[in-house]
Formats: sequence, structure tokens, C-alpha cells
Amino acid sequence: MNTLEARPPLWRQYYALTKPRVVQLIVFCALIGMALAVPGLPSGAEAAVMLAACLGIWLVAGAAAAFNCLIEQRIDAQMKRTAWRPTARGELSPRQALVFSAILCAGGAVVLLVWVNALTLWLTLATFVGYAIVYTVWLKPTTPQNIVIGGASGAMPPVLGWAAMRGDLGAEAWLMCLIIFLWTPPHFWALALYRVEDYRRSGLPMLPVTHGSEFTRLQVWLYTWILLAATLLPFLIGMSGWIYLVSALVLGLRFCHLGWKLWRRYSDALARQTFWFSIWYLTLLFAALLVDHYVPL
Ligand code: HEM
Ligand SMILES: CC(C)=CCC/C(C)=C/CC/C(C)=C/COP(=O)(O)OP(=O)(O)O
Repeated sequence: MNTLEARPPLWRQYYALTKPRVVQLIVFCALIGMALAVPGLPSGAEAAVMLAACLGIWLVAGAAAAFNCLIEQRIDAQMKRTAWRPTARGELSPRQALVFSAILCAGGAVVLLVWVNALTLWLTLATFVGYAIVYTVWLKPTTPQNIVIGGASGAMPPVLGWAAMRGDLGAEAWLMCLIIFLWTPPHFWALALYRVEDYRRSGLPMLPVTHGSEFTRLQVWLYTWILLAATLLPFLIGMSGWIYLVSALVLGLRFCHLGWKLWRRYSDALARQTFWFSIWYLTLLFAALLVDHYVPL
């Protein structure tokens, strides 16, 4: 097949660099942080700030993802899961990726500064540095705890959302951040287990490569329990009500159950199922926080 014919349109290649589906969930979590920061339904003016904050965070997060693709061009080319990326295939040059990332980041920064507030701008830029530099350049190639420490930047969206609406950093926002922080290890290690050959080939020190499958599965299972305990806190401190509590328990116990099954008996299919459940888990847990906020029982 002619490779030129097989190429998607240029805009799609740039769009792919932003890791759209990951960034969608990031913006969704930021939006929940915004909604919970406003008592009751938002006014028209508050809804406008929310919209601007979502756009700004989306642009800067997309820029961070594009920067990651640029730095990992060679590593991505070695892994089956990522070899299709336009940077890995050489369809977009490092210079194109860099300029694209810089434009998105600058655009997002302007939106946040003009229509949101300076605190959100600085926190979002710090999050960019946390993921694009601290995680991608430093931690990911050097330690199997890369995603635990680096996960802190992925966990920031609710804090960014809260800051956008209140101009400060509430305890509730940090609690949502803690939940995403504890969710990241079972989310990522479930994937790393069935993609272990990719990671071995690329030379990245991911936990299943350095410490083996059984140890990683034990960690996944332990984290699902720690996560379940942390998700009870919003109810215990009076931030959320019964709708949230029941949702957190049902989702959390299912996550623990999958973690348990995976630990006892490994299969790629189960690891894949656990990874995809992790995405539904976070989406539904944060949706429950939102519903609970508007329908207090
Ligand atoms: C350091 C932290 C994180 C790491 C290492 C990580 C790792 C990954 C990896 C490697 C994938 C790719 C799966 C594939 O190619 O099929 C993935 C997918 C995904 N991640 Fe994460 N993740 C992290 C944090 C997050 C955060 C904070 C969110 C959102 C709040 C998130 C949401 C998603 C979603 C929605 C997908 C599915 C993408 C798709 O549909 O293809 N991740 N994650
Ligand atoms: C400003 C802001 C809110 C930034 C958010 C930063 C961000 C995009 C976090 C998401 C984490 C993510 C995509 C991890 C993928 O891991 P990986 O990079 O190891 O995956 P890969 O192997 O697919 O490249």
C-alpha cells in the first residue's frame, strides 16, 4: 500500500498528539472540581468562567501530551501500542510537534489568564511541567515508581477546577486530587501487565518489568483497597451524601474484586478488563460526586 495514501489528514495527526480521550477525562474531572466549588447551580457568569477554564485546561493538557509524544518519539516507535503515533512514524517532525505544543500551551495560558485567574494559570503550568518534564523526561525512564510520583500531576485537574471558581485551594479539591492520585497505580499497572513485552522492548523500568507480574498484581490489589478507603472520605467529612457513598462503595468493591481476581490468577484478558474498568470507575465516581452535589440526600 502507498504510505502516502494511508496517511490520515494533517489535522487528525496533530489532534492525535493531544491524546484526546485521556484529556477528555482530565477536563471532565476538572469540571467536577469547578461544579463542587460553586454552591448550587452556577450563574451565567460562573458558567462562562467554567467554559473558559475547561478550554484553557484542555489546551494546556493537550500541549503536555503533545510534548510527551515529542520526547518519546523513539520509545513510542518501539512499542506496538504507540508505534502508530505520527511522531513515532516520522509523519510529524519534532519541530512540528514542538511548535504545536507551544501554540496550544500559549493559547491555553492566555485563556486562563484573561478569562479565569492567575492562580489557575500558574497551577496549570506547574501541572504541565510535572507531566511533560518531571514525569516524561526524568521519572519515567529512571524508576518503577514513575507513575506513582508522576501521577500527582495527572491528579491535579480537580484542584485546577476548584481554583478557577474560588481563586483558592480547598480541602475538598485536594481530596478529589488524592482519589485520582491513588487511582493512577491500578489504572496504569493493569495496562502495563498486558503490555509488558512493549515495555521490556522499550527499556522503560515499569513495575511488571522490574519486579515481575505477581508483585505488580499485589500492588494493584492493595491500591484498590487504599483507594476504596480514600473514596469514603468525601462522605465522612460531609462533602458528599448518600448517592455518592453508595456509588463509591459499589464501584470500589468491584475494582477490589477485579484486583483480587487478577492477583490470584493472571490473564491478559483480565488485566485488560481491569484497565478498562479503571476508566469507567473514575468517570462514574466523579459523575456521582456531581449528581450528589445537585441532588443532596
Ligand atoms: C501518570 C499517570 C498516568 C499514566 C502513566 C497513564 C497511562 C495510560 C496509558 C499508557 C494509557 C494508554 C492505553 C492505550 O493505549 O490503550 C492510558 C489510557 C487512558 N488513561 Fe491514563 N494514565 C495516567 C493518568 C491518567 C489520568 C489522570 C487520566 C484522567 C483523569 C487518565 C485517563 C485515561 C483514559 C481515559 C485512557 C483511555 C484512552 C483511550 O480510550 O484510548 N489517565 N493511560
Ligand atoms: C495541564 C494538565 C492538566 C496536564 C495533564 C497532564 C496529562 C496529560 C496527564 C495524563 C497522564 C497520561 C496521558 C499518561 C499517559 O502515560 P504515558 O505518557 O506514560 O503514556 P504513553 O506510553 O501512552 O505515552
